[in-house]
Order: sequence, then structure tokens, then C-alpha cells
Amino acid sequence: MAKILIMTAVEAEKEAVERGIGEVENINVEIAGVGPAQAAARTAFALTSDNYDMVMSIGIGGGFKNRAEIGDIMISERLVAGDLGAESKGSFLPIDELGFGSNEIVADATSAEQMAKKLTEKGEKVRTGAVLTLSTVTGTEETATMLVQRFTDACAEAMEGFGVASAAAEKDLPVLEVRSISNLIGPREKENWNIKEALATLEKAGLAIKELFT
Ligand SMILES: O=C(O)c1cccc(C(=O)CC[C@H]2O[C@@H](n3cnc4c(=O)[nH]cnc43)[C@H](O)[C@@H]2O)c1
Repeated sequence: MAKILIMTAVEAEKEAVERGIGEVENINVEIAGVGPAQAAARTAFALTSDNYDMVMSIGIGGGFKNRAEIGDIMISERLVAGDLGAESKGSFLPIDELGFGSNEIVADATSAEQMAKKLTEKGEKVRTGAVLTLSTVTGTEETATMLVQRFTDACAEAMEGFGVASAAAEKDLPVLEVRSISNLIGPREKENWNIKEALATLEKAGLAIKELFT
């Protein structure tokens, strides 16, 4: 059986995923903290404690308007560092173009397909595409519009995926990001975030993982 490390940003997400997974021996859920730097550091540390076969970044996330709705579940095709690069005369140069590596890590296609199929069978509304990792939660329509123009396949944003994936990539491990949509991206209106529904969806993602990987 594959040994899987799941990283969530906060305790509430960890508990939701664990409620779905239940008691199993081959899957560990650990706290990554908020943001890509802490997520990368904690994932790298967690990977030293066991011989893992796969890493997942799971949690709630924001959905881009007209591409996702609150309650949807996003399965990543690629994990993208959305703001890693340089501004240049009104344009954005990702680090790829600067020659310093890559701003994307491709998700494990097999597990992405399996998860999408399983969750769809369970009646969840599944979307696939790029999940952006940002250090700053988008808070204006202007930034949201700029991001969907820059990343035409982006459906969701969160703050940890690329960090988790960067640590996994150091060990050549496959990675997948799963985000349940708690809010739409744009002007910050925390009162409109449906965290309860998003955590309930994360529990279903946990159950799907248990059914697929144990
Ligand atoms: O307040 C709570 O009860 C609560 C429960 C679970 C999670 C939270 C968080 O605030 C988690 C922060 C986490 O969420 C991701 N996230 C969610 N929406 C967005 C977004 O629009 N843009 C970027 N990130 C988002 C992110 O990964 C944070 O780490 C609160």
C-alpha cells in the first residue's frame, strides 16, 4: 500500500480530512502552516520521518468567478506559484523566463483522475485546472482579473500548494493538490466565506482518499 503524506494549512482542515479518512495506517495528515514558505519547510521535515510514496496538499481555497463556485472541489492539474517572478514594464515575468527554475509543478495525473472520478461518483461538483499558490490572498477584482489572464487554466488559489510540491519534488515524489472552495476570489468579504460547507467537502475528499488508497 502506498504511504501518503497529506499537508493541510490549519487544524480545522486536518480534522476534516481525518474525519473522512478514519483510522488508517498508510496515510498521515500533518499541519503545513499558512503560506508557501512554512508549508515547504514543514513538508520537507515531515518527509524525513518516513518513506512516503506520495504527497498531497489539501484544504479550503478561493475559486475564480465563472470558473468555480463555493462548495466545488478543485483537483489540480498543475500547482503554480502565481506571484513568483519579476514585474517588468507593466508585464510579469515568471521565474521560468528569468532562468531560475520553474513556477509550476505538474500534478500526478493518475491520482488526479482517480480522485475526480471518485468524487464525481459521490455527487460532488469537481473542477480541474491550475491551482495558484500566492503569499497574499487576492482582495481586489483587478488582481483576480490579472491572475486569470496570466493563468488561463486557473480555477482556484490558495497559499500552500507550490510549497508542499516543492518539498515533494526534492524527493521526486508525486504530488496532488485538492481544494474545496470556501469563497470566491475578489474583494475581501470574509462574512461570505462558507468555511463550514468547505470543511464538509474536505471530509468527503478524505473519504475518497481512503477508498482509493487503502
Ligand atoms: O476560521 C476558520 O474556522 C477556518 C477554518 C479552516 C480554515 C481557515 C482558513 O482561513 C484557512 C486559511 C487557508 O485557506 C486557504 N484559502 C482559502 N481561501 C483563500 C483565498 O481566497 N485565497 C488564498 N487562500 C485561500 C489558504 O490556503 C489559507 O492557508 C479558517
